[in-house]
Amino acid sequence: MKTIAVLPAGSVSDEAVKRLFAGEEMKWEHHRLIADVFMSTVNSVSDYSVVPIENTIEGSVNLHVDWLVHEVDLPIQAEWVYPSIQNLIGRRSEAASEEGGIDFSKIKKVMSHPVAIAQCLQFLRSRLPHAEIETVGSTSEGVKIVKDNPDAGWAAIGTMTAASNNGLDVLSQGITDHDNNYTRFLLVGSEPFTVRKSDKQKTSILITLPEDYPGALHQVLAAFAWRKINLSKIESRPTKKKLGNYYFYIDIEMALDTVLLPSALEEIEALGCQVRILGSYPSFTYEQLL
Ligand SMILES: O=C(O)C(=O)Cc1ccccc1
Repeated sequence: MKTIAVLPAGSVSDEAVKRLFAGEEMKWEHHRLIADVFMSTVNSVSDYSVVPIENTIEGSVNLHVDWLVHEVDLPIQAEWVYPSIQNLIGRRSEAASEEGGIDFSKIKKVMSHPVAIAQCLQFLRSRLPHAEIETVGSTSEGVKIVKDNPDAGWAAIGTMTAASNNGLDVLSQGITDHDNNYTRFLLVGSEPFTVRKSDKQKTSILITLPEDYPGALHQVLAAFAWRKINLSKIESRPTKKKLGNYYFYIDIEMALDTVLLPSALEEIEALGCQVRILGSYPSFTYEQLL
């Protein structure tokens, strides 16, 4: 049986991976921080790590991209999309207004994962401008802290699952600033993912351009363009070695063994670029997993 390292029970990641492996017997290993999730797979304690990598509202989760790129060498084996529905969770008894609704002014502090906070900024600004905001390792950790601190006037942003796991109330439901809030997750580890098949395959690569080569990025893009290879993402991130030095993270809508892709990568290497392959893997929409 495979072991999967993931953020704590009731986190968005935990809900999301249970959807990917629905119907399968798996061993779950929960960790407080994404760093511990990754290290468990690096140390072969688990077979796969679950990594929330990009969100409709927040864009790339840079901390997680950086772990994937700089700290570990774990190939991507699958990606899938899962909705992040966030809720304000606490105790109704602590935040009740005289009319029986919620008196948000009674909530002194709100805790959550930084990505969840970023997804709900307008809600926080309009309803809870007075509240202290505290970031924690996951949405479910915030909910657990609220549970462990009755009468503190604290609330957390998290999933309905975390609210019911901890016997807390949903004070406000669906509080993200935009609807259609989805998160893209990666499954990383050394073994291929074989549980489901998808007709959509992707390949993720990192490209570092040679220095002092004007137009190098244009040449890289041309190598894909004339072969009609579709890219679904290109993002620059600092190499962390020198200010102003970047690598490009590129998602390609094609499996690595598709005829045209190896020759495009050879052409790019011939330009003097460094190419690192992060993985070639099946991609699942949310609808495919229902
Ligand atoms: O903290 C969680 O629940 C996570 O799984 C990380 C996260 C937070 C917000 C949106 C998607 C994933």
